[in-house]
Amino acid sequence: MTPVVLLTGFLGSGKTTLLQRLLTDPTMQGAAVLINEFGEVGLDHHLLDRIDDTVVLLKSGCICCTVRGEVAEALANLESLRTRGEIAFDRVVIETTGLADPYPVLQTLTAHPVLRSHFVNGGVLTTVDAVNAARQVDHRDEAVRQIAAADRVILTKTDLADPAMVVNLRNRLSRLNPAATVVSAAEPVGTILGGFGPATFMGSFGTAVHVCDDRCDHSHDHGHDHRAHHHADLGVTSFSLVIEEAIDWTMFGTWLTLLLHRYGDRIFRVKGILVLEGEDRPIAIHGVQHLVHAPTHMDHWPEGPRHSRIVFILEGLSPDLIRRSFAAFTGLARVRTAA
Ligand SMILES: Nc1nc2c(ncn2[C@@H]2O[C@H](COP(=O)(O)OP(=O)(O)OP(=O)(O)O)[C@@H](O)[C@H]2O)c(=O)[nH]1
Repeated sequence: MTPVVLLTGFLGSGKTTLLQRLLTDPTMQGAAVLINEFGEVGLDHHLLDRIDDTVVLLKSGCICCTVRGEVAEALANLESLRTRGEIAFDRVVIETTGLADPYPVLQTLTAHPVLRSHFVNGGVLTTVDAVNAARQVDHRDEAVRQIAAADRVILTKTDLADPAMVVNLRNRLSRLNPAATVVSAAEPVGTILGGFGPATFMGSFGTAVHVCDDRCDHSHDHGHDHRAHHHADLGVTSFSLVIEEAIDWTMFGTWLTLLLHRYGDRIFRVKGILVLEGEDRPIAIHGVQHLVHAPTHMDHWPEGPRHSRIVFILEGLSPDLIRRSFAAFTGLARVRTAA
């Protein structure tokens, strides 16, 4: 039986960053990876160094919408490729979206007639952002459920957080999920993974809880325009900007900082790949609520046209406001929403 490790955690909490590190560990060399993203332009697979047939980007959407379809199909596909000898893997890591409810995924593993004879729950790793988690846990069920499902919590961004806040957060985590061990992301990978596996404790919510079916807007399943993927009753929208001209970094950085300063409460996540004036490599940018992370150079250009793409995940904020603000601030005329 092949273990499936679920890597979950709220938007921007450091899942992809952790995954990148985990994949360097010898125990993870044989791992197949499934990545799911909320937002119609998947970027995470471009941010990973390893790109081969065992890294699968699930179509856009959130895992809670697609779990019974795409995740199951992707796992079954991996299994049949392995049976035919076309690929080899000894475990699977699924990186969920930052808004995913992990329980349906775990349920699929145990209930699916085919998958359950090949795959087994290999444990749930949940990243928790030391800077933003308190607010996320206060306001978002998904954040609480991801923590409740964890076998191990990885505390990220402790280098950016006030130490007193980190102590409070650790106390809160142990109340939310006393069975999970809490490890700092700053620890070596060996420590993060040491002794890791599924606990017998399945979290106080049980496996029968399912957030999504009645609350998702499934218009994207029916070929409607879903350029702004919308979790209707959750009030969360994603959209992206595509910019064809090279961008001036000073102007962009100022705009993003001001935007997150003013609207960070309602901007869960910004991430993008930028084409900057005077730079021959793409730049990855990340923002989480009021926090703007340092930009990083990427090693290679993603496939497709060399345009900047910026994905926003918003709660109760109009994409139009952001689009207009960007166009006004940068003076760039050719800003469009991704199709
Ligand atoms: N300083 C610091 N930055 C971190 C840490 N972990 C992650 N980050 C930064 O946080 C930003 C978001 O990290 P990601 O790994 O993309 O987060 P994610 O959970 O995959 O994001 P989504 O897939 O959008 O939900 C990036 O700029 C990372 O470099 C950490 O421990 N310390």
